[in-house]
Order: sequence, then structure tokens, then C-alpha cells
Amino acid sequence: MRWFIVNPVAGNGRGQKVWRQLKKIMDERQIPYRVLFSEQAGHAEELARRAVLRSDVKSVIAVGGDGTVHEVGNGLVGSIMPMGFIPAGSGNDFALAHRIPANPGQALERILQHQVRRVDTADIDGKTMIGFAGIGFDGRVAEAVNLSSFKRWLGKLNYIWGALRVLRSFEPAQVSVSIDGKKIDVGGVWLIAVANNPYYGGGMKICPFAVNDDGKLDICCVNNLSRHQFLKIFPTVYKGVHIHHPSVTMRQGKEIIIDSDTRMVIHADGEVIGETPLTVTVRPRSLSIL
Ligand SMILES: Nc1ncnc2c1ncn2[C@@H]1O[C@H](COP(=O)(O)OP(=O)(O)OP(=O)(O)O)[C@@H](O)[C@H]1O
Repeated sequence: MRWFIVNPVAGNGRGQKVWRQLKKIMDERQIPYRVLFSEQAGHAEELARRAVLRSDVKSVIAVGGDGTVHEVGNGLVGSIMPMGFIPAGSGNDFALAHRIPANPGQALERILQHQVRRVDTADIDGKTMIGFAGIGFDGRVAEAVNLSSFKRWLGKLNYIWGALRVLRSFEPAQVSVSIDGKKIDVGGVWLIAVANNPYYGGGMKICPFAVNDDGKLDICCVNNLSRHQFLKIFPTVYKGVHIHHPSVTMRQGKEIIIDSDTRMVIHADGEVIGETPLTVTVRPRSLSIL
């Protein structure tokens, strides 16, 4: 039996609408399933953990946005239970990275084919990042977006709205970064992104060469920029050409330890999970996806 974990509030209620379409298809084709709705933040992870303990569950299908992928993935990581994803959120970067169709019927079709792949995730002090994480500016953007009452109306523009809002007050920090044991001190840091997938923030190609089963994390560090310069390179991230800017450094590694002189917010898959200091460690091929 397949379990659907539906976030009804994802994408301004799109989760609920998408579920109605999926239900119709599953019922018409008489495919056995069970549906569970997440009732609050963290609930989808708990439901996914429950599925892992059952021998009658063939796959767990997350219906929502990247936050739902984050929660369901946290519940399944380390197990062999495959995760399917039907995009119904506002950003859907996981879908973009895995070429999952935006059309719910087509995305379901792919899941029903049940082709399992193992992908890397990363541990961040006990929490799991599925696709991407960010420290600094984009942590603050995730915080602003998740607290905002406009979130439901803006869709993909959320992140741009959040970025413009945070830009006014953001102060870069002095950061120490250790990648696989090599430590460097970096001044004027705006953000450090760590990624398994190229996309985040609703289609920004922050780490354009990230590969999700290579056992390595891609790192993008942006530092030493004025507010004006930062605003200027921001749009170039959509095409991934920001990597040529002298203030952008790209690296790869398996373990990244970051500390900063002032508090920096951390997000994983768009969900705020804490503040610096932090240790990010790759977990090679630790999640099965469909
Ligand atoms: N029943 C619920 N009521 C309120 N919040 C919920 C409920 N179920 C899940 N959540 C929370 O909803 C948040 C947003 O979910 P999700 O990220 O899937 O959608 P989204 O924000 O629309 O999409 P995206 O992250 O792709 O922009 C998550 O933080 C999740 O914990």
C-alpha cells in the first residue's frame, strides 16, 4: 500500500486541491492507498517515521512544497522506504532538481512506476537537509518568508520579497569555515549555501554543478560585497552565472564546520533549523526516492 502525506496548507491550499486530483486517479485505478494530512509543523516527519515501521507500506508520497519534502525526508532518511513527491508548494525546488513534472497526474504516474534511486542527504547537528541549506542572508530570508502573512499570496515571488526585506537590515559577518579539516577565516560573509541539488529559493541555481549522489556537498560562499553589489548579483543566481563574480567562491566537501562572530540563521530546505555554529556532514545515498 502507498501512503500519501499531504500538507493541506502548502502553496496557499494547493496541497488540498492537488490531493483531490490524486484521489480521483487512485480510486479510478483501484490502487490501494492511505492518506494522512499533516496537522501542524513537524507532523509530516512523525507520520513518515510511522510508515517506516510498517511492512505493508510500499512508498511514502509527500504532497506539498519543499518544507513537506524536508519533513517527510527527515522521517525516512536512513531507511529503505522510498519517497515520492507531488509538487503543491510555492517553490518546489526539489521537483525542479529531480525533474518531477508540475502536473500532479504526470508526477503520480512516475511514482507508480516505482523506480527507486538512492540520493545523498546531509546531517546538520541532528537534523537532515534533503536538497539545500543556507546560512546568513538566506537563513534570514527563510525566516522572514515563513513568518510573513503574505507568503500565501506571493508564490515564487516570496523569496524575492523576503530578500528585499532582509537586504535593508542585513549585516555581513566574520566567519570561520572548515572544509574537510582545512580551516579558513572569511570576512564580510553574506551567505554560505550548502547543496546537494543545484536549485533553491524557487529556482535559483545557487550551486549549478551540485550532483545529488556524488557523496559530496557543494558550497557557495558570497562575501565582501556592498549592499548595492549584492543586489546587482542577485538576479544572476537564476542562471547560475554568479559563480564567475570575484566575491563568490565555490567549493566541495564532505564535512563543513561553520562558526561566526554574530548570530547567523540556518535553514534547511527553506525551514529554519537553528543558528551558527553548525556542522554539516554528507550522508551518502541515505534516502530512497522515486
Ligand atoms: N496543517 C498544517 N497547518 C499549518 N502548517 C503546516 C501544516 N502542515 C504542515 N505545515 C507546515 O507548512 C509549512 C510549509 O510547507 P511547504 O514548504 O510544504 O509548502 P510551501 O511553503 O507552500 O512550499 P515551498 O517550501 O516549496 O515554498 C511547513 O513548515 C510545514 O511544517
